[in-house]
Amino acid sequence: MPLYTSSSTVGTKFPSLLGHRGGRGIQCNSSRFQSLSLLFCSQLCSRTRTRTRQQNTQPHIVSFSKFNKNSSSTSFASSSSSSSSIMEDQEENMGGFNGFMEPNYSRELDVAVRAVQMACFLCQKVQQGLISKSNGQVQSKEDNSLVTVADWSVQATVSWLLSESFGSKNVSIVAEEDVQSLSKVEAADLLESVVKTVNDCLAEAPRFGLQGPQMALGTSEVLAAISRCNSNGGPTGRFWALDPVDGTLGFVRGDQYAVALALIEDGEPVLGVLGCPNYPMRKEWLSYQHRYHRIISKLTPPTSESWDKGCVMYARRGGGEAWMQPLLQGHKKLVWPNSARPIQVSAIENPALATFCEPVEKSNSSHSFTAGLAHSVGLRKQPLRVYSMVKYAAIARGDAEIFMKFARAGYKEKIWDHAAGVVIIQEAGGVVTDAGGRPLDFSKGIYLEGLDRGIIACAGAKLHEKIIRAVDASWNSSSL
Ligand SMILES: Nc1ncnc2c1ncn2[C@@H]1O[C@H](COP(=O)(O)O)[C@@H](OP(=O)(O)O)[C@H]1O
Ligand SMILES: [Mg+2]
Repeated sequence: MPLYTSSSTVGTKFPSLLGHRGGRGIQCNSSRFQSLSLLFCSQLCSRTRTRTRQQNTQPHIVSFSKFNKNSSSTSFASSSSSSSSIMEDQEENMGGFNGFMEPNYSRELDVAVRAVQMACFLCQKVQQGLISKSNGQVQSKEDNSLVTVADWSVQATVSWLLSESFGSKNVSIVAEEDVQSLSKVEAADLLESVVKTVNDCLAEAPRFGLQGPQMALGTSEVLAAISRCNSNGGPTGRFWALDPVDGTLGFVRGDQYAVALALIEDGEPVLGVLGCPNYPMRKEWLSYQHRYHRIISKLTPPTSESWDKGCVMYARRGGGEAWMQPLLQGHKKLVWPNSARPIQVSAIENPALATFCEPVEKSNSSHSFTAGLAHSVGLRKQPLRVYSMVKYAAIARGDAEIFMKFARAGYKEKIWDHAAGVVIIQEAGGVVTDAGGRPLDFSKGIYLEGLDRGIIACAGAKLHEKIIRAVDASWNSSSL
């Protein structure tokens, strides 16, 4: 990793790298801890400065900088931090800073991508079971939304992996699921399935370059991992935002869904990782993907390599790059960068050539309002209706140009439904704001407070401006 820094910068940055200073999550901001952190950090930095000079003589290790876009080898996807597994190479990745004195989060990104890869592997197995048989693994929550074995299992798995990798004291997580309904007596079978699913997945950790538990986790440890995700977020400190299965409806229908993990620091998402198990690396697989998925999944085991399916996208804020790698297939070992390739938003600026995407469910976003809007700006193509944050993924890699969501009045968007996608689209060259043109505010707790009307993500500034103007023109006459 490229690590030019100065101890004065480190002095102000490093405490927030190690602990979460806000919210309800576990905090580690005692002055003793901080001074130890600073001491450790200055030692680390003197070591890393030396390392950098040596490493920069190698062609694949270069600085991350949004000002340094020209060098195509500047990818963290192909950089040294991850060329070996996290188990082998932890020291090199810790708390790095780039040439512009910004933390580069290389180790966090490495662990997050591997954890999301594992989560996708878990989801694929559960989805396979759901499609082939209905076995009570889907539950309704109090708000009537669905939750499955996969939601709780992914949350437990990711929470456990992050805690193991960074120390539970340093990890604070905001996530969608709680343990209440899972802890009830009548949910004993469900809980048992979750514990088994988590252990089956964690047993594969070494294949993904992470360390699993020495012994299978017990029920209480799994419940503890789920309930550790109890942070409320907030404006200061560092926390992870996790949507274990975004688009649960798509998931239970054998359709699109996503695993979304973002790191938020001082109210700003700094890392975004989006696992899209049913979103193929190649666009041409998408058009007949859903029906194809159902047919193929009946014919072949879930780990089949006979078809190209599923990807993980990721980006670091300010990196000026976004990346996509395929899901790990079969029994392979994840060797970084796992054939990652850079992704970019589409260059289309003409609305007549642009595709817009929106939620499948009318109840989640007004289709009639977006249809009117689309007509008024000259969008001619049929909307691409997709479940989950796969819509963000579609914009980031240029499969569509516009994403619009206008929820009913009173619905409050949650940070875990957007944080990862926002970083990835922005670093891939796109724009994401509310309908007033303001950035989404991740600093106010678990909701995107103050959101103006809806969310608009576009491949470029020109399209974005047109949509924003069109919203203003048609809002008053809408019923929203
Ligand atoms: N009434 C509503 N209006 C808008 N969004 C809603 C909603 N009810 C649920 N959602 C959010 O929409 C997400 C699904 O996105 P989409 O509609 O784009 O597929 C859900 O995520 P989960 O499936 O993780 O609960 C949920 O957070
Ligand atoms: Mg969600």
